[in-house]
Amino acid sequence: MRRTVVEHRAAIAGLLRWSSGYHDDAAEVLPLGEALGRALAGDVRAPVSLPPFDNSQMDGYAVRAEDLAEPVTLTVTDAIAAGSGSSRLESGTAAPIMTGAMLPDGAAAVVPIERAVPAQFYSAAELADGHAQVQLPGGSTDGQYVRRAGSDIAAGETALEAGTLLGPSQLGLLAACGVDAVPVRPRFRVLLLSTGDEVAEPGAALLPGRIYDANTTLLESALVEAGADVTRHRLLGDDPAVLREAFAAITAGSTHLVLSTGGISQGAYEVVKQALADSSVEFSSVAMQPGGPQAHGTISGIPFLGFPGNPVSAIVSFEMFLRPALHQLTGLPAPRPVLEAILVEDVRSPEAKHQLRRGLYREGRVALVGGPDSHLLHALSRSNCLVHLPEGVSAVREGERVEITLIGPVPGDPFAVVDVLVTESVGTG
Ligand SMILES: Nc1nc2c(c(=O)[nH]1)N[C@H]1C(S)=C(S)[C@@H](COP(=O)(O)OP(=O)(O)OC[C@H]3O[C@@H](n4cnc5c(N)ncnc54)[C@H](O)[C@@H]3O)O[C@H]1N2
Ligand code: MOO
Repeated sequence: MRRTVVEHRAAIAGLLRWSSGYHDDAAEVLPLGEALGRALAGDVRAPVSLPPFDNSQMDGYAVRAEDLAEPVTLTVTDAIAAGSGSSRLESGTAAPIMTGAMLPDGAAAVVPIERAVPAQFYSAAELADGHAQVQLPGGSTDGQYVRRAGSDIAAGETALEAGTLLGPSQLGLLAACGVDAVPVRPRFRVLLLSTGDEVAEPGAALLPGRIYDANTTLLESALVEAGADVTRHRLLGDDPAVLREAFAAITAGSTHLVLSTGGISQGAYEVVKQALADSSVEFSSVAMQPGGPQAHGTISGIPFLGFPGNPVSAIVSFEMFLRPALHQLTGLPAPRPVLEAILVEDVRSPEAKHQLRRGLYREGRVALVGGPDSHLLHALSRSNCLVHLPEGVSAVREGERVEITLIGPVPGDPFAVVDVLVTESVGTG
């Protein structure tokens, strides 16, 4: 069966949603220090307001409303440091107040120390006799340099919604609210199989005709980076009976997804295809290059995906199908940014397929890295984006715009003007 990228993406998202059992797993409650990169399992309400009390935004003098508008000379009281409890500002006085300190009752605003005469604070010894005075210039307004209680968030409001990805800002907010532990969604569990008689473990001696297993490391890293928990299965050869046994040993609930690479196209020894010949797993051809051959279905009720064996085909399949589905289901990982960029060279593309070329993007322009072939891992390692040449496109000329999905860091000046963000999504289909 032949499908479009969009159709296959929807099929994979549906497969994980309905068959992975992910939503049956209980949330974990983690201390903030362990929750970085996880997705919230439920809404979190702010137990306190932020700020919790009216406080000063400047080092200066707290003054009463009647002393704001006109120049005035006031008697200086004891200083109020950040962390001091409540106090009261009497008529005819100004209180030295530090940034973050609680505003005294009766104060309406803060005049920064730079605008006062003298423009330095008195020492505690100078304040001891109660005769120190300060001249303030007037022209201040009610509420000036006051940070009102609840101006960031009020107690009881939703601080973060279920599904929010917990990065430094979100965890910082929770800490500011006094929250020390949060419910997070469980990790998505993947059993990763690799097939093929020709693949050897990195580090082992390489016999003639063999290659090292790149896919297990490539996909394991991509999955871990996407927030999943990965179990690697021992390398399996090209014997369908052995693979069938391995599939039969997978028990329901032990994993959310079984993922393999290789053995799904038209060869004489397509081990995955042969092992799953009588199963409900569907072997299809997606109008995408790399990553045309695809397999998906369930094994013992557990979702199964078979990505093609070529390493670039495998990782492009992950980026185009599995990564977006994981985001939809678990909230992790964050969607890839999709940008428009100016292509710096002519390119041709098979009109009947959505081709994904590897590119290097910087400052609004993208250059292709390597050719279209799916064995070019070195080129992939030097690229930071996938360049979309959708179905129906047979050529793009130098200077024309293409859509790209950023998959790695952008070199160069981080403050340079970059091009328009199309959407924080998963690219065109
Ligand atoms: N007659 C046809 N041949 C092929 C077709 C086709 O339509 N008709 N499709 C080609 C395309 S496109 C792809 S992609 C591959 C997919 O093949 P398989 O998924 O069956 O994968 P294998 O044949 O097992 O391997 C393909 C390639 O990848 C290398 N490989 C496999 N596993 C690993 C690994 N763990 N690490 C690194 N490299 C791996 C393997 O050595 C092969 O070179 O089929 C085309 N053929
Ligand atoms: O679809 Mo294959 O992935 O072109 O090399």
